[in-house]
Parts: sequence; C-alpha cells; structure tokens
Amino acid sequence: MNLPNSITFSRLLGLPFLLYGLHNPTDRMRWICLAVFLVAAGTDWLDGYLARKLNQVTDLGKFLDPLVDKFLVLAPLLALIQLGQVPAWGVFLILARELLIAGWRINPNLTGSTKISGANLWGKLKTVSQILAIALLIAPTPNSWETPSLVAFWISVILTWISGAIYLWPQKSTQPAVKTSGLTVE
Ligand SMILES: O=P(O)(O)OC[C@H](O)CO
Repeated sequence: MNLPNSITFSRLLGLPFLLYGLHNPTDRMRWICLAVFLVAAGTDWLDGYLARKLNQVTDLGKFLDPLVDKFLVLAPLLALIQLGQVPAWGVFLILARELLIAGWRINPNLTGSTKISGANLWGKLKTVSQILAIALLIAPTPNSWETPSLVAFWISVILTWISGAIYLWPQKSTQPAVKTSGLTVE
C-alpha cells in the first residue's frame, strides 16, 4: 500500500457524508456536498500524478483507481435518483458498463494479458464527464439549469458506453493469446 494507493482509498471517505447529505438536502447542504465531491474527485488526478512521479504505478493501483472512481460516481447518482433528478434506467446503464469493465479488467482470459489493464484516455474522459454532470446535478442551481444538467448526464452515459466498447473492441486483433491451464484463449 503506497502513497498513491492510500490517496485512492481516501477517496471513499467522503461517500458516507455524500449519501447522508444528499438525503433531502437544503441548498447549503448541496454546496457542502458539492465541495466534498469535488475534493474527492480531485484525488483522482492526484493519485495518478503521484504514482507516475514517484514511479509507483502498480497493478493494485491500476485496479483500485477505476474501481474507487466507480463508487465515487455511483453513490451520488443513487442519491440523485432518490431526489428524482436522474432516471434510474440512466444510472443503470452506467452501473452495467462499470460492472462489465471492472470484471473484464481483472480477467486475463478476457483481456488477453496477465497484467491489469489500466484506464485508457477514453476511460479518463468518461470519468471527467461523469464528475462534471454529477457536480451540476448536486449544485443548488436554478430551475433553468435542469435541462443542461440532464444533457450533461446523458452525454456522460453515452461516453461511458463508448469508452467501455473501446476497451472491449480491439482486443482480438491486438492482444496476444493467453495460455491458461493448457487451454489457449485467443
Ligand atoms: O473506464 P474505466 O473503468 O477504466 O475507469 C476510468 C477511471 O475512472 C479513470 O480514472
């Protein structure tokens, strides 16, 4: 457990507060939750930066970082369903893709590599779009912001699936076959 991975874990600390604070929130509580959410989201940049700078990129980090991001994004989205701000089926689309890629990432038979596949550029872009959409939805914005916030949410849903498809799409042609227990998987 190195410093970058500890920072990744610390991202989870704000989640209980977010879930509590977004239950029937006042405007003031929304601002506080927005600040907590953005600080937690900021650690996503910090852990990656430190891992590269300190030369501490590990398989554990490549697995943990995207997983913790999924918790960070899904916790407020569930609260936002409860508040009637986002439809459950939209959040389900995000949840389904995130589970799919988390499972794919740790399965060498599927990735074609015994090394953990880290997040790619599209995955990072997807997470940024989710964070922006959630920030807009948490903020106590006037009614006129409802549509732009929802548009941001749906853009993030689309990017979530595009980035997922990009992980899965090219592997047949670009990844070498992996031999597992005498069985060669292509
Ligand atoms: O697309 P994923 O599942 O690799 O997640 C991307 C990470 O959240 C980027 O930090």
